[in-house]
Amino acid sequence: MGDEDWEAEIITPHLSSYVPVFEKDRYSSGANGDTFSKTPASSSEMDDGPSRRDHHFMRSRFASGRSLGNRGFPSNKLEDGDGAGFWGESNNDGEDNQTRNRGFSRRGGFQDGNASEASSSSRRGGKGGFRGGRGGFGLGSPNSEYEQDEGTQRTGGLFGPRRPAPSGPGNGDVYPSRSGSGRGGYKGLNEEVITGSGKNSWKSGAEGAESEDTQGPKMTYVPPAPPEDEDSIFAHYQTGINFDKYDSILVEVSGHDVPPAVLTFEEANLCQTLTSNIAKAGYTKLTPVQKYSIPVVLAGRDLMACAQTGSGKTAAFLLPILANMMRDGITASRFRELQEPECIIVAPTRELINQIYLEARKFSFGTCVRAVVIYGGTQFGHSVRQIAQGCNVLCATPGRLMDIIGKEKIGLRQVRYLVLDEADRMLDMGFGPEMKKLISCPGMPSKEQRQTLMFSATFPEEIQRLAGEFLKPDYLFVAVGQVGGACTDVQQTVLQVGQYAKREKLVETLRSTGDERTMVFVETKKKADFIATFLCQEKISTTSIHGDREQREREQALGDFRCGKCPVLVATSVAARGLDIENVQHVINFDLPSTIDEYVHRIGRTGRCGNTGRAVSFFDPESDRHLAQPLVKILSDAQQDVPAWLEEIAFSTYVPGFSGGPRDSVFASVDTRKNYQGKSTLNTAGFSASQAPNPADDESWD
Ligand SMILES: Nc1ncnc2c1ncn2[C@@H]1O[C@H](COP(=O)(O)OP(=O)(O)OP(=O)(O)O)[C@@H](O)[C@H]1O
Repeated sequence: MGDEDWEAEIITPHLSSYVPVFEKDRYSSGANGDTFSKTPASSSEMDDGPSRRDHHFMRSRFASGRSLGNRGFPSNKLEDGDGAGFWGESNNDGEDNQTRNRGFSRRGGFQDGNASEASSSSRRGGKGGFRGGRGGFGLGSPNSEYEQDEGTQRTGGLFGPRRPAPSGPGNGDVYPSRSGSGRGGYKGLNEEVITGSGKNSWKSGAEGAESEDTQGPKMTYVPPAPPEDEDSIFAHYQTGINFDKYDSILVEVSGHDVPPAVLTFEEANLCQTLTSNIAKAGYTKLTPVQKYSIPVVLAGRDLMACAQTGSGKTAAFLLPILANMMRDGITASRFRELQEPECIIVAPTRELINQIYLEARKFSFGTCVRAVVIYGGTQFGHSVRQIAQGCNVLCATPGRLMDIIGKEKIGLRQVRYLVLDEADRMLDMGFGPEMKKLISCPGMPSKEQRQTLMFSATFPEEIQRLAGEFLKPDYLFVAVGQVGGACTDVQQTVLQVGQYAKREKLVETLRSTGDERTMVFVETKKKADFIATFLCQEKISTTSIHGDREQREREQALGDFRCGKCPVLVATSVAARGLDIENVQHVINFDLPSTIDEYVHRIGRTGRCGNTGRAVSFFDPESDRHLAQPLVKILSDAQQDVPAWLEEIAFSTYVPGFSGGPRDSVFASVDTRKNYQGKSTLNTAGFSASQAPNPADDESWD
């Protein structure tokens, strides 16, 4: 199908599950809402209430927030004023600048308009011969997908001005967002009507505090409360056939006075309620990162931990923190306007922090510890009310956290634990400044007086160095397997597919996988909309998640994907990290990410907790050459087939010493304090340190 055919295609949409439920009700004649009985209404119908809002959503699917009548589906690129061609992939969309740190010359190899199908010749990866350059890991290239997530990113100071949040999924330049007016008039699902000036009684009016409450669109979305029944709280999925293989993964713990690992939950000696909750959650055996991290946290040490995706890092910090809190006789916090949490957990995306909160709620069930979650895109007053009811563990995205601190709804004096999940992301240029502000906020205990814990599957050396500012000098570094390595339970395939052949290949791939739950990653928010629409037109039930969708839509999309209603989720990098969704069997990188670390996180949405999964990546030689070396390395290390053509590209773009360093420049494979003279133990779970290879020898990690 040529691009010029798109316009005709969308006039008779088959938007099945891609359209929010309430919208389908409005437009569908069929009982299941799958069949549209009329074409989208004219813009005049969109002036008020849900229709305006919903059509804005609809329109943005097709015309990026501009008039459908005038633009519809442009032939070759979106004319949305930002100059970003769509299929042309100019990539200079300022709203979605997942900047590609190329730094490599582009040399040939691109077969315009034709799929240069994967060469069938491939070899089994062994020890990869390449020492690839890091494809640019984020320093200097903040991913605005996250930035969009929270209004404060890289804008002003703690109390500085904030960029208004986008008004809707499109560019929002035609229909001002309802929420921006503060006038209300429409009560949507889970939303509250805003009245008057939008000044609410909870507002502290803290001087200089400018947040989404005072600047830019007002967020009115109140997320539905999660189910309270025990079955829902402890719902979990099964560990996979490879769960026991975790035991053979090499673990390195470096630093002084390393506490011995615990091999069982009993040995960890967590309190009784916690132990009972662990059992109800279906955990019978510790994963390696848990075996080594739990005693470190219980011993009061700071920690930087790196373990492969889906291997249980969340419980590795939650369980010992909760155990410590119980041990220290924490008292239930009562209703108060100013709460003083003992623990703050931050994560880069709303969906991830919500997931962490649900885990915290699960493990603290039946205790006096109260966990609360707050995140952007939701009504600020709702966050305030949640906190006021009592808050021991505060789970927050950075923007909302800084807002709530600015409004003096939480005090930091009691903070004993600060957790940065996806820590490399939290410390890079996108969130690093916010995190620095957080630790220098009035009242925040110094690093000597709090425990700081950092977790991720990837930890570039540069970020490790930055992390030093947050951690006590004697922090411990736990590395499970290869730092930055891909999960070995994911079968990885890389196909050479030119830009213009990707859609066809995508449909072919999805048709061959049937109803398998699949995440499709694309590079830009607009493209996520286009691809989701395209797949719906191909009658593949699809939804999408990205930073330009309203929070309600994001949560609905995730819900539809989780429950299987939409087995395909098209996502930008906003969904790359941390999300733990049952039964995701398949990840497709329609576009490869700009960095190899991002690739590792994306494919880690499958193959979790010992389950197996598959990842297929479309490699476009025109735009992805910079990833050839690190990809070869990642594939080799995970004992995956390495296509011969990819090796050739990697050879042709090989830059000795790229990214600086005689050794592997793809991975920050060790604790950067390698010049450290103290003890270091390398262990496999269940074996003594003396049986393990020499930890100082980086080559032993290959
Ligand atoms: N010891 C255990 N036994 C059984 N299941 C576990 C155990 N530890 C964790 N899990 C489950 O494994 C899944 C993955 O855990 P989690 O989300 O913490 O992984 P992660 O290492 O943080 O991944 P990512 O790097 O993608 O953020 C979750 O569903 C979690 O409940």
